[in-house]
Amino acid sequence: TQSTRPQRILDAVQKNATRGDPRSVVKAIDHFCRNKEWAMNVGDEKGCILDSVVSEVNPATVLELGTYCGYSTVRIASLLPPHAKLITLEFNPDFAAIARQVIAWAGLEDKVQLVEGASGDWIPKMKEQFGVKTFDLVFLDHWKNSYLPDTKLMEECSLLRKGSVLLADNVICPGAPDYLEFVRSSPRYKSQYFKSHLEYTKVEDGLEKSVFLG
Ligand SMILES: O=C(NC/C=C/[C@H]1O[C@@H](n2cnc(C(F)(F)F)c2)[C@H](O)[C@@H]1O)c1cc([N+](=O)[O-])cc(O)c1O
Ligand SMILES: [Mg+2]
Repeated sequence: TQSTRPQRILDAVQKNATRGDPRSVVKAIDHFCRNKEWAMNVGDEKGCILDSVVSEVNPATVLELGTYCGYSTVRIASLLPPHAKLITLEFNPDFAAIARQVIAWAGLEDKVQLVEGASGDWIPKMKEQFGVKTFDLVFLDHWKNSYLPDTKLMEECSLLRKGSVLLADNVICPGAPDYLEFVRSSPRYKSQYFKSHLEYTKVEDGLEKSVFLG
């Protein structure tokens, strides 16, 4: 039977990475996507920017929108302090099944809660279901036209507090123009663009870091 790209990414991890070693999992996926098959992971160049923002924020609670194969989930979770929690939302059950195995291979199951479903359903339930008060950091890397509505929904559900950091992938390529316009023009956000390149290519892309001002 024909395998899927996420399945081939998991195979590359299980063949080339060391169990319990998150950095080797990240390295194995980057090597596969640079040399065998491109895939929409945040990648190593933007991943370093992601790492620096995570380290700076040192979050106790993180929400990731868009798990895919778990590449950025592993990057983020490997940098969290001992009792910190990362909730990652994934809509596609096949991607979720692969991501669970990638996260397990990295030995990060205890830090990560992978939730399957739609953001519109789950964001309003975060407090009651997971005992989350607010998120210190949100990484947006799901459908680009969902970035803005989901940000507004997180505000409405009081999931953001003064100082919460939103970090959005792909604000140039494929682009999230309505989101970018919103966070850059709203008086309730302080936004900053980190110029980089689309994963594994020379095409321009970047991350937008936006601090919620309350
Ligand atoms: O389309 C891109 N990403 C879309 C990513 C989408 C991923 O987010 C999940 N999701 C959907 N809703 C939720 C939630 F959370 F709401 F439940 C989670 C989808 O099932 C998918 O796994 C993309 C495309 C390119 N590219 O170069 O084309 C490069 C990139 O870095 C990209 O991220
Ligand atoms: Mg992306």
